[in-house]
Amino acid sequence: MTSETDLLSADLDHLDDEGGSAAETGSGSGAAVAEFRPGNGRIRPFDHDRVAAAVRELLIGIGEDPDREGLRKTPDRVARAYAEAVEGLGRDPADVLTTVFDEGHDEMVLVRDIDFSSLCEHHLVVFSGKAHVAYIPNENGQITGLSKLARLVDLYARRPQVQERLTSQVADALVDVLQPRGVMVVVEAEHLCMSMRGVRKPGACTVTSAVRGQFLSPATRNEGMSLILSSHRR
Ligand SMILES: Nc1nc2c(ncn2[C@@H]2O[C@H](COP(=O)(O)OP(=O)(O)OP(=O)(O)O)[C@@H](O)[C@H]2O)c(=O)[nH]1
Ligand SMILES: [Zn+2]
Repeated sequence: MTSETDLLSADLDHLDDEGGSAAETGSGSGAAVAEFRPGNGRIRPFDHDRVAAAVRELLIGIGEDPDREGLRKTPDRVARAYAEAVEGLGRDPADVLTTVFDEGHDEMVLVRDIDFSSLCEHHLVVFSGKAHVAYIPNENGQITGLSKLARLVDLYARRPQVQERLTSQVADALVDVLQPRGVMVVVEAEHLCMSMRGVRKPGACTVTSAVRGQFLSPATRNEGMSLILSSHRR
């Protein structure tokens, strides 16, 4: 019997035969784009036509008529929506954490309540909420632009994800790129796969955290956590 894994690898081989190599447009438009390099979660370029074809197939599968007026443009729309939802795939965190200021600052920096939405990799529906990102600058007191922390959250949110991995990827990228003395990331989110279907528990909030370096010390961790929680008391 052919296993699911065999089928998947046959499919990937087939893709390679089709030319899943450099410089695919991924949009079917034929426009010139930068050379595609796999990495950071992306193993091939986004293929708009393939996603649209799959959505058309999905519509047929659920018993709809993909050619009726209201649905005619849906495969294209959904493909564009997915392109946006996974635009963090393949991006390098070092390209986001670009701005570094030599400020000589050696205390905690926290950006809390960073809105994000991501795609649950089990059901491909949205999970969304807020991320809180704190770090203690490196020995040189270097700080980064505040917006870069929010950009980093988006980079890892915009792909098929699980919340735990999103949380630790943000923390580890900060460690790798900025070499701070400590990092703490807390993510709170509602998963649509738990509210609109399945167990149907709207409002259930999942909280995950990742701590690195000096935040492993209970006192520093508590200080970070109380600064994050203070936003809920306003
Ligand atoms: N740990 C973790 N689990 C998640 C996340 N997003 C979704 N899940 C869970 O992934 C699990 C998938 O479980 P399965 O039993 O394979 O799928 P299912 O039959 O659709 O499960 P139900 O959601 O319980 O109906 C579910 O329990 C989801 O709640 C996440 O970010 N982290
Ligand atoms: Zn899910």
